[in-house]
Amino acid sequence: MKLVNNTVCQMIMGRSCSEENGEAERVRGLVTKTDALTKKFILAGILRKPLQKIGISLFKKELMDASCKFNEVLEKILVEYKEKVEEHHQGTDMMDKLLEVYGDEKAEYKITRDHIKSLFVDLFFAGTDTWTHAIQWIMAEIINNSYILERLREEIDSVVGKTRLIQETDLPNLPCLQATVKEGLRLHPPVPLVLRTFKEGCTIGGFYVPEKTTLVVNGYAMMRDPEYWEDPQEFKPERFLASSRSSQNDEIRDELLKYLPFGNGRRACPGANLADISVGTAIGVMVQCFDWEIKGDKINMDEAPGKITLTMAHPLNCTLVPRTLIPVTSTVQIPSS
Ligand code: HEM
Repeated sequence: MKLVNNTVCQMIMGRSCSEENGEAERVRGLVTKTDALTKKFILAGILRKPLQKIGISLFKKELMDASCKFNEVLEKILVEYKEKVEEHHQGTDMMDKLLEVYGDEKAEYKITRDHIKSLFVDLFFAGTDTWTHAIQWIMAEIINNSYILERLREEIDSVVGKTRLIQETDLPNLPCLQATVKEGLRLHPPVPLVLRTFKEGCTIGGFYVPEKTTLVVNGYAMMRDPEYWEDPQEFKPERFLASSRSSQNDEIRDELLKYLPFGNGRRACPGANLADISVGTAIGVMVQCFDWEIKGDKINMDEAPGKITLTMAHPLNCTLVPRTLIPVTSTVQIPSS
């Protein structure tokens, strides 16, 4: 959670959330709270009309409370950012750009302070829990399947070596790692359900769906459907390796329809590429640098009931043992030529 939160903060405002004054803890707490509230919010959306009729307003107080707390934290961040703006290298992060447009009287599209804060809440929320849980699930699968851990190590050691850390730019040369992340997201999609509301009535598969219907697409079930996936309940990264495919083009087309961890269409996740790269790099570094010891033989892969984000019922607990004696450096080696 800390890694992910700091990465998102760095991208948004060019710095990590401060650990010293409790800011980071507050932001992380609010993300978790918002996740819990979202479930209620969806339920409220479904039940709103009948309950409104009898005068019950669901969760309004809780929502307003979370919203006010987010507002407080973000307002403080905005004020501090503006005060320190001279120290920043101008124009490098999202906050610089947004504040520039906010202060521009002649801007074609006027944005308000609330727009900036809402966008940040969106990004904190959409990009924190998803990414955090994805890393946990995938690491748990790797630890439970020692042959995969070995295979990843071999690949990383031969492509990256043992004297420097994996970089994002190594990922295209690490097909097993990429396939492992992909398989992890298939079996444990952090966002298992996606919603759509019909703007107008239409007929699908012989059924008439009226305007304003809310459709819940169960991506989790689709990605475990035995009609589309061989051994759907098994963790088998090799299914995504090109060499194990018979007719690659058909497979790729089919995959677009049945592989949905990031949703699909116009409202699909805009952070999908970022998530793929960041999750891949984080998993790669963890496999490269540590052995992972657990109590017992296997990690319990049960899912926690009733969560919006797919969460492990028993959070991953393990001991990290540094793997290599050669000091690993994060410096990118630049060829002398
Ligand atoms: C492993 C990580 C992630 C997963 C599995 C994931 C998954 C999803 C899914 C399934 C949706 C709904 C798509 C649909 O309705 O078709 C979504 C929406 C969204 N995601 Fe992600 N996401 C991840 C990471 C991120 C990151 C890192 C960001 C940005 C920092 C992000 C930003 C968003 C936003 C803004 C939306 C709403 C898009 C819209 O409504 O138009 N996500 N994500």
